[in-house]
Amino acid sequence: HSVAVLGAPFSKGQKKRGVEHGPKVIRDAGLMERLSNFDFSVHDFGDLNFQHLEEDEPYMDVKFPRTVGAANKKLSAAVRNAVSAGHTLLMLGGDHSLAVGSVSGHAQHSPDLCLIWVDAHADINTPMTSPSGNLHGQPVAFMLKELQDKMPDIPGFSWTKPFLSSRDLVYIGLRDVDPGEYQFLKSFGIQYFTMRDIDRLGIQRVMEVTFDHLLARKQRPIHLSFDIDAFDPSLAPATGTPVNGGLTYREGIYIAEEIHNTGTDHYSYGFHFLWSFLDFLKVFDCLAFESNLSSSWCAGLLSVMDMVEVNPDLGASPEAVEATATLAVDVIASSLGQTREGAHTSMDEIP
Ligand SMILES: N[C@@H](CCCCC(O)O)C(=O)O
Ligand SMILES: [Mn+2]
Ligand SMILES: [Mn+2]
Ligand SMILES: [Mn+2]
Repeated sequence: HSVAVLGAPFSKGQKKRGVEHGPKVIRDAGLMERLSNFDFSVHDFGDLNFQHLEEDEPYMDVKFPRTVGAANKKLSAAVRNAVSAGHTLLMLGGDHSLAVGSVSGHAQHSPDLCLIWVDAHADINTPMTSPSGNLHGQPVAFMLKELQDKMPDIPGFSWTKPFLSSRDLVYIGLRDVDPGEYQFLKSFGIQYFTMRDIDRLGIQRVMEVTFDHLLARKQRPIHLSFDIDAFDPSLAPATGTPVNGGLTYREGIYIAEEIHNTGTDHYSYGFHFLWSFLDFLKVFDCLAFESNLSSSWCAGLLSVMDMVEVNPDLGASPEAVEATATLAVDVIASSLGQTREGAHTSMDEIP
């Protein structure tokens, strides 16, 4: 199994310069070194380079539509190719408008994918409902089949085609949802967990309900789109749209660990008997059996992960930037199998 890393240094989905340097600061925080600790191979595809289109007048009040559309079209091809080559793909943003290309490219290879969106925001505005005109607040609207009669033909996005049903999407971490977005969440019956829901249910229950909702009928590839602003701004200050009352470090890491555990772990989604039988086998110390099982699913069902909105120009100090970038690396590592309990090694490797 292998992991491919692709940088997308892009910022035109919003107005604050600096987020185009996200890939660099995440790498500078030791990403490749941390990934080298795993037993899967790692391929660094470097950074995409995006051309800035000179003529790019706003469409309604949507900023840089042709530049954002072209960047995402290029990204979608790169993501589709990486997934088709058998890699688990890690896309480093860049602002969240990049999810249009990332999820579309993934869906071209895996139409049955499900999408877990970890974010303070729903990012589901249409050009008509957007309060800012920023496309990083609109990516989900390009994906949902149910929203297509509400989406105009934005210049630069004629290549896009909706591919996602509302039932295949779950939000975690919401705490700043616009009126139009709220209307869409409710009318399409989208499953979401706000920070209030996390306070009430606890993150373990949130993940159980998320996986039952998405995986009970059948196992399928997961696309995790992680906006660093899902975390509390005290942990992730270097980002463009911070909102108080975000995820704790432990909640964010738990989300990542549980996403890694999909496909092999005790998740019910209808297979209680099988998981209890596997537990029974472990009693007889069939570690060989367990390690074979888990190593073949090194990233669980995770197939593509976006890590977006790290903006080094917005940290109040170098330490604030470093803390934000390191947090991003920690979430990535946990999504790919790093555990808090320690990792298997063979006794004969210990002198
Ligand atoms: N909902 C706001 C803020 C969006 C924040 C985007 C981020 O989550 O990627 C807007 O649409 O402008
Ligand atoms: Mn700059
Ligand atoms: Mn976002
Ligand atoms: Mn956000």
